[in-house]
Amino acid sequence: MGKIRVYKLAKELALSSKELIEILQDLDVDVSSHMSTIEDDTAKTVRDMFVEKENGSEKKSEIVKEEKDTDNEKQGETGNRDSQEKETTERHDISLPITVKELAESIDYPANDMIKKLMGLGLMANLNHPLDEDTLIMLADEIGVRINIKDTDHVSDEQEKEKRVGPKIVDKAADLQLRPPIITVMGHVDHGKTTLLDVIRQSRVAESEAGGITQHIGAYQVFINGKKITFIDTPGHEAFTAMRARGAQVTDITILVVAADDGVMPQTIEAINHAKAADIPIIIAINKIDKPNAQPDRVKQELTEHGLVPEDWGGDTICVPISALKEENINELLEMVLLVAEMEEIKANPNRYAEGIVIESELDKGRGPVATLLVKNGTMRIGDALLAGPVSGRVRAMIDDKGERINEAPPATPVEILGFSDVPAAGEFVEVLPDEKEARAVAEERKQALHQQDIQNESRISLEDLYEQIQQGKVKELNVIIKADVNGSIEALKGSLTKLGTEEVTVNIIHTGVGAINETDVDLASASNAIIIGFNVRPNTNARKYAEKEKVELRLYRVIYKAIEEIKDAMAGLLDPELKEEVTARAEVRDTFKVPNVGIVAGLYVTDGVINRNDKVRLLRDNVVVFEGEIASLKRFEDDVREVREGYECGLGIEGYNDLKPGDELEIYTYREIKRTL
Ligand SMILES: Nc1nc2c(ncn2[C@@H]2O[C@H](COP(=O)(O)OP(=O)(O)OP(=O)(O)O)[C@@H](O)[C@H]2O)c(=O)[nH]1
Repeated sequence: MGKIRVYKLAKELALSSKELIEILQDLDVDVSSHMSTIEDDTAKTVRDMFVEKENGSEKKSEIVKEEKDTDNEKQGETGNRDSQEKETTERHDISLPITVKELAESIDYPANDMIKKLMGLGLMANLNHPLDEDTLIMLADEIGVRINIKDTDHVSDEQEKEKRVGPKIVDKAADLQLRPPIITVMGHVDHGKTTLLDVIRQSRVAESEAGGITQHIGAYQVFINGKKITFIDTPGHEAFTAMRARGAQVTDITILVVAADDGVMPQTIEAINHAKAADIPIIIAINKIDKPNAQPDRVKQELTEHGLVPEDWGGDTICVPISALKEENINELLEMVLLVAEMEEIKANPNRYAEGIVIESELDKGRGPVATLLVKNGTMRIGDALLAGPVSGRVRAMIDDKGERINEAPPATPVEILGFSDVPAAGEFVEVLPDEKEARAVAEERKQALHQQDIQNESRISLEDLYEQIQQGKVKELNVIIKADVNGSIEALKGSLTKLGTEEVTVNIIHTGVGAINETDVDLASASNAIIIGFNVRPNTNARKYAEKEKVELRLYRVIYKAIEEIKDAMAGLLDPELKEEVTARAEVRDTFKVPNVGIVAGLYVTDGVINRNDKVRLLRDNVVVFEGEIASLKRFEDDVREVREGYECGLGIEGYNDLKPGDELEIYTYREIKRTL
């Protein structure tokens, strides 16, 4: 007798896993998460119930609820409002995301009572508190209404396919062949994602005949027992969330790394939620088991609390204890990946036009637009006509993860493609069309539609008009990305900013990270209409330009309270609008000189803009701000000058600062007055 995973059956019945779990639990089937397996017999029972009920144009979940309601009545009148509420029969369609206020309006229930119910469930929420799926289900149950959750965040293959314009090919079962699974590695900061990915990549390099050189193209394939596995080479949530923000789903299985000495942490939970929302199987790698304070059992216990019950505890979640550092048990982990892949029957039809997803893209100076794709179905060939959102092209060359040119890329192959007319966005769905002219025409149409949307949609969030946008009801939440030089500052900022939420607007920290603000941050901000806060870090030049283009607001601070004040003021409409910083030039420190009575002077090369003697200067080392102050002297050769332009060398001293080093970077800036437009 076979078994089937909950999420697979859910997909088949067009339900969310959560809905199906509810139904199964009502049938006394022991299931805890989307990963749980159920017997074929049980699956058949559920299928039958559905068929029956769909004929009667109702869903099973409703019947179950009705049975529950009847039970309620049988148990006698409770005489209070709850029992009346249970009699409601209307079913409400709820689209996520939704706030308390929006839910109250859409089901016509007093918002205050709803807040009380939430308190009863242990959640202190205000009107603008966003409700997640779990809470919604509990709340609906508590209030006694029937809801149908449509998770707009949930991306199914179907949605991906809706974007397709090429011939609708239905693959026959006979045409489908197993393809390598595509894996992402997720987990909390420092739990060992990078180390694990490195170890796996290196083992591949060692095994490969060419040896030594791997080309970084964003993904790579490894051979285990003669079978291939494709890894997406970006650890963490970035790849995953940026793609999901664009509506793409590329991963088949996710490896969740949990450090045995640290246990389940916030980003572990986030990763679990992502994987659940995307209905992707999770394999747990309990890492760092070499450490003396490793407690793998504690990790298992904590996972259980989040619905992932390990196999050796009678559940369905595969847990592999590993040490990425000591390279222990890595093969076992990879074998488990293959096992799950086999169970999942991940298949594709290699004999059809290819389709895939862009996982990385850039404009290369010499080669033009370059994109790394993962082919999900079909085989990509040289000369194929491509369409990726508003970008078209023709495959001129393909390069694999070993840096070799190839002519064909079968399913699950990561491949770098030259030949796009422009840079396609990461996460974009790519399809091969029979005709290049058609690809060009569709791309052009889409480009124009996007342009129109841009014109209508100028309301990118910014602190300057945040207050007006709140007043006009256009903004209910302020999405924020925090980048900082150290983790401590992130935690401090995160805590204080979240507390700033008011009745009208909540503050959502959607992403944080240590290091310079990069293009991925801007991408994520743009996809989720967020502002980016940099604390003691700066954007690199590309990120700054990209942010300007995408109209994403970057706010850069050196003092925590200043960041908090400014956002608080912006929310209250009190933001002092007079002065806004403007970067006027960037320069590299090529050398330093000791000048008697003056101190250390930097020999500079101006890489961008114009340095003005009256501007201010900021010293950056690896994009981290080391010092800010005034320009003490600006000289060309022996002469004092008022300004120095891009492409020239000069000498510059910083007032009261001597610790300059070759390789440092100077950012020259000034404050400009901004008139507020009301
Ligand atoms: N003892 C031990 N240390 C490990 C192991 N795996 C990783 N580490 C160490 O843990 C630290 C963090 O590892 P990373 O691989 O950078 O972790 P990460 O999850 O990629 O971290 P972020 O990129 O910051 O999210 C490093 O100092 C690693 O050397 C392990 O199996 N055992």
